[in-house]
Amino acid sequence: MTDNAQPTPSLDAELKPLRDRIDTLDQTIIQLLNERAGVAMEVGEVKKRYHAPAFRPEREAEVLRKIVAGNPGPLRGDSLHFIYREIMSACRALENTTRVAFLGPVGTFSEAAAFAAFGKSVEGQPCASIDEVFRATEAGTADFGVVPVENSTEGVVNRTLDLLLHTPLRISGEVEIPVHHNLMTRSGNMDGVTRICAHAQALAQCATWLSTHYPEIERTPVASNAEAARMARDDATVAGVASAAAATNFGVHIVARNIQDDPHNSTRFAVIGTLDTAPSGRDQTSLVVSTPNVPGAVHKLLEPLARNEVSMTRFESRPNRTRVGTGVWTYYFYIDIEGHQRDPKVAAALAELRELCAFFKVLGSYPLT
Ligand SMILES: O=C(O)C(=O)C[C@]1(C(=O)O)C=C[C@@H](O)C=C1
Repeated sequence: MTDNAQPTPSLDAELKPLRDRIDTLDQTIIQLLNERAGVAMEVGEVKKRYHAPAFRPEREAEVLRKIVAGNPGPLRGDSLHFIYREIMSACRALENTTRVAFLGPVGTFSEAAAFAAFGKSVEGQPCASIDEVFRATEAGTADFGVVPVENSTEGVVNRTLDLLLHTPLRISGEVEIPVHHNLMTRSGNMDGVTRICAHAQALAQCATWLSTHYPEIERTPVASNAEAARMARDDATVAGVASAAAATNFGVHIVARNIQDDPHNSTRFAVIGTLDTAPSGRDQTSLVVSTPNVPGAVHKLLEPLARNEVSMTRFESRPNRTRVGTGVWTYYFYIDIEGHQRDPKVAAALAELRELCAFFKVLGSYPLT
């Protein structure tokens, strides 16, 4: 301990009254938090009588927006957002247990996304694949699933888009999380390392950094980044690329932080479930359509949106692997539009669009984050 860090009598004397004030405020905060929890439990009782679900994404979005808009500071808005996500998660847990399936094992970005969407007071269910997340949620062994949709560097997650096509589930919400990759080993240095392991997507997202810093070390794709962290723990010749949470989980040391080539690398996840999310005031609707393969068909798709003043925020095409009917390549279009399907203009645009499409499915309306 340095001399500077030694507590001095005058430091203690000055801190004492301030810390006493913090202790008193904490008692008040605890009292108010418990009062809030009591009201949430009453809300829960009312919902049970109406067989309504505990999780209400539109209400949580509304609470978070109000908290951030009414924040006088000095606390940062994103700090309050984080704190209130957990407060609502804890209150919701008193109403009912929410079981959330995600692509495991623990320590993956999918787990981080599940916590970002629901807070930590949930029962997490790590699954071996995206298919299993859909299955668990469809079978009702999980109340909701969290699945990756799109990475800012790597593009869409094809398996999720394919499964969304035919699932009876809806998209009830979405969450985007920054994806920061770290290089980790058992020793905390790269001595004796002969292999760098990670999920193929993570290796691709760090390709330039790895080629610059460790061009001679072989790269091996493995099932998940968390698996790579586990391998690094068990084998001194392996370095893993994974999240900081995975390094902590498996007790390995970070050699280099934030090694992804794009500093703003992020992944968007969908919350899937049986819930039809109500309007929150700022919403988005996701749909998937296919059109007959004739000239001008895609252009025609956009007309009902323009006519009803509905903005399109995403347009993604995927080959239709079943080639229904015609035998020629056709495409599915995954479209995101602004607004909720219950908004009159959105409802009118969707009704017109439905008439033009060989296949038409609204995946869900949910709050913009
Ligand atoms: O308003 C509700 O419906 C509640 O159950 C309360 C509450 C909250 O803590 O504010 C908790 C869970 C819901 O997902 C939404 C909000």
